[in-house]
Amino acid sequence: MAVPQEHLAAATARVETGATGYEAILTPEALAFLGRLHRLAEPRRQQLLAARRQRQARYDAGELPDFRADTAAIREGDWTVAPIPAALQDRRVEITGPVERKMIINALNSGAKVFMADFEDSSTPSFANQLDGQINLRDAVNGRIEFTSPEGKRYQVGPNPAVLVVRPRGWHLPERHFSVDGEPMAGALVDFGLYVFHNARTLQQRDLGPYFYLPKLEAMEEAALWDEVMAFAEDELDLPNGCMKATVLIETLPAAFQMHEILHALRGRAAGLNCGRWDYIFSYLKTLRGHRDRLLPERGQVQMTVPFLKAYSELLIQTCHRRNAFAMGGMAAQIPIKGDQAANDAALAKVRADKLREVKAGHDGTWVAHPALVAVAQAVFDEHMPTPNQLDVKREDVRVSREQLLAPCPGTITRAGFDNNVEVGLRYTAAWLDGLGCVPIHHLMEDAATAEIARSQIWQWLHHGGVEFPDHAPIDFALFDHALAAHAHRLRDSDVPGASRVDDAAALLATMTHADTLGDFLTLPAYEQL
Ligand SMILES: CC(=O)SCCNC(=O)CCNC(=O)[C@H](O)C(C)(C)COP(=O)(O)OP(=O)(O)OC[C@H]1O[C@@H](n2cnc3c(N)ncnc32)[C@H](O)[C@@H]1OP(=O)(O)O
Ligand SMILES: O=CC(=O)O
Ligand SMILES: [Mg+2]
Repeated sequence: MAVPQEHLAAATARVETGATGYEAILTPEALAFLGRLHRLAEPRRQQLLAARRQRQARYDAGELPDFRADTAAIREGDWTVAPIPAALQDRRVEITGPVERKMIINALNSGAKVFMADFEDSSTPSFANQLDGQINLRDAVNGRIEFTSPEGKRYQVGPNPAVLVVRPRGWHLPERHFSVDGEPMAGALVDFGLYVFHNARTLQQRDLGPYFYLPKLEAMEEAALWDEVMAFAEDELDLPNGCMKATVLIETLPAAFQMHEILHALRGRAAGLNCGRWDYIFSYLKTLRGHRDRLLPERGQVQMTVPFLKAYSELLIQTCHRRNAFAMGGMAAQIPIKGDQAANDAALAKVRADKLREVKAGHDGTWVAHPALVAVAQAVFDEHMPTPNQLDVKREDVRVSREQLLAPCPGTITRAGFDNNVEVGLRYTAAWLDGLGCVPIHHLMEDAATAEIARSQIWQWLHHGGVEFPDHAPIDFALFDHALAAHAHRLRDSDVPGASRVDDAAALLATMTHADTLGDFLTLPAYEQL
């Protein structure tokens, strides 16, 4: 390990809250473990975040992302990832959802092969959400999770539950309730550390394992830090080396140029890559925020079939299969629509079409947002992928260039598209501030990644100047201010989730939209207001 054991042994995380009831999770031993993780990883994490800022400054100055010259040998070399455990061989349908107690039980019972329990895009990282989530996962791992709703409906896990995979927060988010040496911890390490400390050994004994999805990575060095953290945790918890498995979301534009490198950094534990399409679109917007020639049209037009997204998903499949890792698809935003059969059929048809595209392209599995979509996705994968995965589909035909990954996306910005971005940005932020990290808005799933697209697009259209609707009417700040005020007025006394935080959300959105620079993450300033 990079840091000597005796140095690490002194570190203990302090919990900066008077909350009680979490003693079983926040034990002195668990906090000491978090302290050691922090000292191991924090200096490097800060360097990596600084490297992100430096890269972005170059992109703002006109440079475009590219494949790295210094890692060509990794891309060209013949190597594969370590064998992937039996529990993760068939991942044809993975359900995702926040770490809320009832939803965990529903997800485990959904019939999906895998359940990704999410401390990230679909979760507001309040202290209660994160700690309750840890209790819920501990109870799930130990086979004792149960829940009774206020109406008296009882929930418990049935036979053949989905395999649990946990997504901790990304490297950028602080966790202000935990500090070591007077510094706030990384949210990523708190989520990861508490989960493995309390569950890794039990999972290992059950022939499962501590399995993870790793979000928002931007470079192979960030993957290498995760590898170091996991190796350290395996040593500390007396677990076999490599038993912690990681599937990395390729959901930033810079990471798309380093897919081989990211798998290589984690090659002893990589289980695959995933097309995190929503954050990827957000990252395209953010990385290229200084490039007037690469403005995106309204988000409804940025489908997976547009050239830059098609190129990225095919490169991901080819990369994974060359390295014997799984190439996971992503999330269609449609969810079931109650009380309107025709609209529901149309939504399900869109999900079906999305999954058909994925399985035919060579993906080994996909994500769904809702239990009612498991059977829809499963039917498509069962029909077109009779084997547990399709690692043998190598996609050697795929040739993806730098230009294709960066290709501008033609389309339009309609008044409805503009207004929808304002409404979604506002409603989602309000719900998030109120503790709900995933909400349905106009029958679509909206989470942190989709909301980031909404607010970044507004910023981009306003700040580049000269952007117009199809009828040549200008898109300007007065229009934005008016739309925001109108939605805030309508929503503040409504019954939508987060109505009580609408004014806070509107103020935050106004500040971020008027700021000269597109902010890195909506959730960073929003976290200050939790
Ligand atoms: C960009 C990305 O990162 S994608 C990954 C992150 N996003 C997600 O994980 C999406 C998770 N999905 C959700 O949170 C929800 O499905 C929403 C918010 C989109 C819709 O929620 P709702 O409108 O409340 O759904 P609905 O009322 O139809 O729910 C019906 C039942 O399904 C359950 N349910 C809905 N979604 C899920 C889920 N993802 N996991 C488990 N159970 C679920 C509900 O708890 C409810 O259970 P009940 O009948 O026992 O009370
Ligand atoms: O995390 C998934 C995404 O699409 O973003
Ligand atoms: Mg994401």
